[in-house]
Amino acid sequence: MKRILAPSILSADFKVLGEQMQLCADGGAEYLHFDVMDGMFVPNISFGIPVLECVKGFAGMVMDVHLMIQDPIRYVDKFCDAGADIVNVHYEACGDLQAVLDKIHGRGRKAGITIKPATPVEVLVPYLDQAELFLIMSVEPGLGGQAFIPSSLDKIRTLRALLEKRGLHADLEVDGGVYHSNVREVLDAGANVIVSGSSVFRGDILENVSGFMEIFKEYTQDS
Ligand SMILES: O=C(CO)[C@@H](O)[C@H](O)COP(=O)(O)O
Repeated sequence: MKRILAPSILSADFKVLGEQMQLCADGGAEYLHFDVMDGMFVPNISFGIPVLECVKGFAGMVMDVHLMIQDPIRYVDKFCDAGADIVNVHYEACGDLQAVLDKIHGRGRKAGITIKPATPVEVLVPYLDQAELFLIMSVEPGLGGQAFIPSSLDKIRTLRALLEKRGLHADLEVDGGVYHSNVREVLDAGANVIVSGSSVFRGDILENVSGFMEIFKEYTQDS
């Protein structure tokens, strides 16, 4: 199972966004995590379609779009047109989740289902074979720089076990409060895609990304 770093540009300095994304790519990050907030599903407002149009395809990175918006089906087409490779929608934000997944797949994109810290992983059971990626929020969505919620580890373990039981190899992504100091616990629990904002963009970006890559190498021997 490949381990992938997805730097969240929510924590980037937008004055020098291109330079910072290049450092992420140079260090070995393969995904770019793009946090969209609508001020309704989460209290904050971040950025959206025009920014994605600018950064899409940057350095060959996969655009991993996390829609923290209510009724995301309204915007699936627009984010696909703007350059999303993966469209993550919140379980809690969708009226008809299956319809949203079908719409994303109909556009030839990978679908991700995201759950908030208070949402049990069991809600994902009917959809285990319907998404290419599952995103477990390990902080309350809406803000970078929060502390990792320890109970997320059990959710990761449970979800990975549910997937394995069915012979499924979906990506399991974790987002929020993940640092070099605790990423091994998150990987050991079964995650393989790590979103990181603060621990990439605070300080020396190249060194921070390379530090994650060194840790990921410890996991290259297993499945
Ligand atoms: O989606 C979110 C917050 O809503 C995350 O992507 C955070 O931005 C991750 O930031 P850190 O916890 O790594 O600072």
